[in-house]
This record gives sequence, C-alpha cells and structure tokens, in this order.
Amino acid sequence: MPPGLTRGDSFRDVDFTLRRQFNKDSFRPQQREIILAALDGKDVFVQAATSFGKSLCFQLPAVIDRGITIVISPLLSLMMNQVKALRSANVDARTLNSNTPLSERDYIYQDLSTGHPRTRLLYVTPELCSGERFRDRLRFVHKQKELARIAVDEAHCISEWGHDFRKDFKRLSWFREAFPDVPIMCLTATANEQVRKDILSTLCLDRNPARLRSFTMTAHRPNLHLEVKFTSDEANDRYDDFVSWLKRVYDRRNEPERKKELEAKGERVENVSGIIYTISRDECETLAAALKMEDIGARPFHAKLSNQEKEKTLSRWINNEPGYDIIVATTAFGMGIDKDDVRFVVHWRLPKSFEGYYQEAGRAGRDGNASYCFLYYAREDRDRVLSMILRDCQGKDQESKTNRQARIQSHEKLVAYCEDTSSCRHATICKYFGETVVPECDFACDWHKDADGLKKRYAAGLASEEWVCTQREGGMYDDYYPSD
Ligand SMILES: Nc1ncnc2c1ncn2[C@@H]1O[C@H](COP(=O)(O)OP(=O)(O)OP(=O)(O)O)[C@@H](O)[C@H]1O
Repeated sequence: MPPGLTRGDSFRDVDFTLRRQFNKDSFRPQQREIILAALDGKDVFVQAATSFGKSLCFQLPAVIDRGITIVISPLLSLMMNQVKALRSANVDARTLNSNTPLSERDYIYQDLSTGHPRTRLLYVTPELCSGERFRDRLRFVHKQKELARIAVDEAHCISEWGHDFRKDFKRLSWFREAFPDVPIMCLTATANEQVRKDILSTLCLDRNPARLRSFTMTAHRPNLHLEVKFTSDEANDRYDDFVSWLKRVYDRRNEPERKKELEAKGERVENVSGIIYTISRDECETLAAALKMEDIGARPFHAKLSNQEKEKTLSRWINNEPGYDIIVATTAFGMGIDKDDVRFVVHWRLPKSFEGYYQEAGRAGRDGNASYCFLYYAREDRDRVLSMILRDCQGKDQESKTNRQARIQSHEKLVAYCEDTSSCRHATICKYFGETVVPECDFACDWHKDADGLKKRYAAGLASEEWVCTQREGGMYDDYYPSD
C-alpha cells in the first residue's frame, strides 16, 4: 500500500468482507493468501485455472483498501460483466472504454479530478491507459495517495510469446515508472514459463523480488471430461455425432426417476446448457438454425448481431429459458460470463491456439460438476487454421515475428494434443503449462476411458496425410473465413 494510505480497522477482516460484500462463506484454497499479500502492499502474480476465482483476489482488497483500484482488462464483455456483478453487490465499480456513454465518462473523469474518487474499482482498456488525459488524472489521484492498486487481468496479453498478444499491454510498463510505490497485481489462467517471465519483466515486477509474491497454481480442471473427436471434410459427421450425443443425454434425463428429480429442482429435460464454438459467422448461423429445426434450443451469438439481440440471447441463456439452452458462438464468447452450470463446450473446429482452446473449454463446469469438452479435429482444419495464422501475423517488426512464431508453436502443440492417442489429455495440458506433477484423471478423458477405442477412432476418423497434402498443395485450405 502506498505510504500514507490507511485502512479502517473494521474493514480489515477479510472474512467479514467476503461474507458481507461478496456473499460467500469461505475462501477457496490460496485466495486468502493472495488477498493478504495484496493487502500487505506486495506486487502479486497469480496464475490459476479457469474458474478458480481470480477476480476476487483484486476485488476484495479494492473494497478493503482506501483509494481506487485500476483494473486493466482486454475484453469489453469481461469488464461489463464484472462491473455489473460488483454493482449488484453494492460496490462502486465502473468502466471506461470505447462504449462508455458520454455522461458516465464525464462522471468518471470528474470523480478522478477530485483526487479522492468515490469509485472503488475502475475497469479500463490498455489503450485508454496510454492517453494523456487519463494519465493526468491518475497522477493527481496518486498525489492525493488515493491510487491503491493496479490489477492487470488476462496478463498473458502482455507477452508476444502468448496467444493473445496485445501491443497496448506492453505500454503498461508506464504504471511502475510513474507510480513506483503503487502495488501491481497480475492474473492469468494460461501462461507458460516464457510468458510468465515476460509479464514480470514488462511490468517491472522482477526488479524487486522481495516485493513480489507469486502464486502459480495448477491449470488442472478435474471435472472437465476432455475428448477429441476425429473427423474429415469427407466424413463431415460433426452434426450427426453431436446431435446423437445430445439426444442420448436428453433421453437419460427423460427417464422417469431422473425426470422426477429434475422436476423437483424446477429443471427442464432439455436444459443442458452448453456452448458450441465455431470459427465463422456463417457456420455459427447455419448450425444454430439447423439445431433449432430439430427443436434444440440453440441460438447464434457473434459480433455482427445487434447489441440488443446479443443481450437478449445472453440473459435468456443465463436464466435457462426454454429455447436458449445452447449458444453457438464465434471465439471469445463466454469470457467474463459467470454461468456456473455450463454442462458442455464443443469446439466445432480446431481453435487457433492451445491456450485459447483451454480458456474456452474452461467455460464449462464452473460449479465443479462433471462437464464435457469435445473438440472436433480434422487435418483439413489443421491446415486451414495454420493458413489463417500466417495470414493474421504478417507484421515485420521483431515483436510481430516473435508472436507469429509463438502462435505457430501453440497451434502445433494443439495439433499434437489432438493427434496423441497414448496420453492422458489432462496430463498433456498441465505439461504444456510447465507443470511437472502429473494430475489425477478419474476417467475424465478419452484416453483414460478407452485407450484402444481412441486408437481405433483415430485410425478410422481422419483424412490421410497424403490426401491432405495434395489438397494443400492445390491451395484448397488457403482461404478461410474471418472469425469474429
Ligand atoms: N471463495 C469463493 N466462494 C465461492 N465462490 C467463489 C469464491 N471465489 C470466487 N467464486 C466464484 O467463482 C466463480 C469464478 O470466479 P472468476 O470469474 O473470478 O474466475 P476466474 O478465475 O477469473 O476464471 P476465468 O479465468 O475462467 O475467467 C465466480 O462465480 C465467483 O463468484
């Protein structure tokens, strides 16, 4: 905590604040330690699995400490959702981004100009942090000793070695230069050794190791049942395979005993909440329409829909309304959305990166109950995705070249994961993130469930390398849809 900032003793009880403000009974393992380190004025690095509860690690100190906490986040949807949740818990949280209405923007700047802002948490984009107007206000707040902490969420975006590199994150080094006494917390679910190093050096947290507390937890999510499903352009059997799986789930829920249980809980048979990630808008629309034709409650969700339509879809899906059981989305959907009963996540096509795959799969089972994560893998998609990556990463500067190399590597690792028929999926994931301990897998992956069956499906399901190579050389996989 910057010198001069004091806290009222009544708020120092983190358990009390957890219950009173956040309506939670107890901390999850390590949360308390992280929060106490932050309250102690340390810089804090947190790496923890999706759904661990990372946000609380900066939100709770922000409520306890005097002054304002600036939260830097890369995604508008993520910011909006967190702000909404905090405001409903009576915390004065706000966001300043390209969508913020003028009146709110004026209010926030005015609030900062007082030097003693009432806002407890201000969520901003990294781009905003480079603007002189915003920086000026923060300098003033800092002078008044009211700048409590800087929290960098999704901190892997800092590194060109990461899958989601954003150049503006690099400029966050300004915070330590401008406010050397203000603690910084950075959080991520997906970072390997190189990315971790980059985060710490960009934010200058490695300059004073005594001031830094690092919490690196396992990426393992034991309740996720991971399965790779092999397919090809020729077989084109994703749809039938998925629908027959879903109908089997519905059938089981329709059995008299089970149905009675569900009715007692006020649940519908078809209320098996899920997300299907597609790679393009067209695919998203056509798939949602096809599922709807079969009376499956699926809805499309992509950037070109109106805000009104997206909000309606989202809130009905979150509230488990009939006809809104499955969201068919393009990538990035779900980040920051706090729906805990998502029972399955399907990747209709190979995602662009290993980290992206695991982040998206991590939207499932946030309540800790068993959930399914299917990835449909075709070698043709492997080559299409690679051509997409090469097309997206054409920058000539060193940063762009490094990022291109990192993204190609991540893609290759994901392909290797899909093509692997002799290891536990969870073990491969943990190893990817640099963990040395092999995680327990209680039949929660296709290899553990049936290693022989997996090998057979692999042998039968994919197009041959020779055929894919011929197609590739003919330029068949060069054009791919834009994803948004
Ligand atoms: N101590 C706790 N007790 C109960 N629920 C908690 C606790 N801490 C966090 N949660 C809940 O866990 C859920 C996930 O938290 P959060 O969104 O912060 O996860 P995250 O670690 O940021 O995950 P991701 O990287 O997937 O976004 C939220 O619903 C949050 O309210």
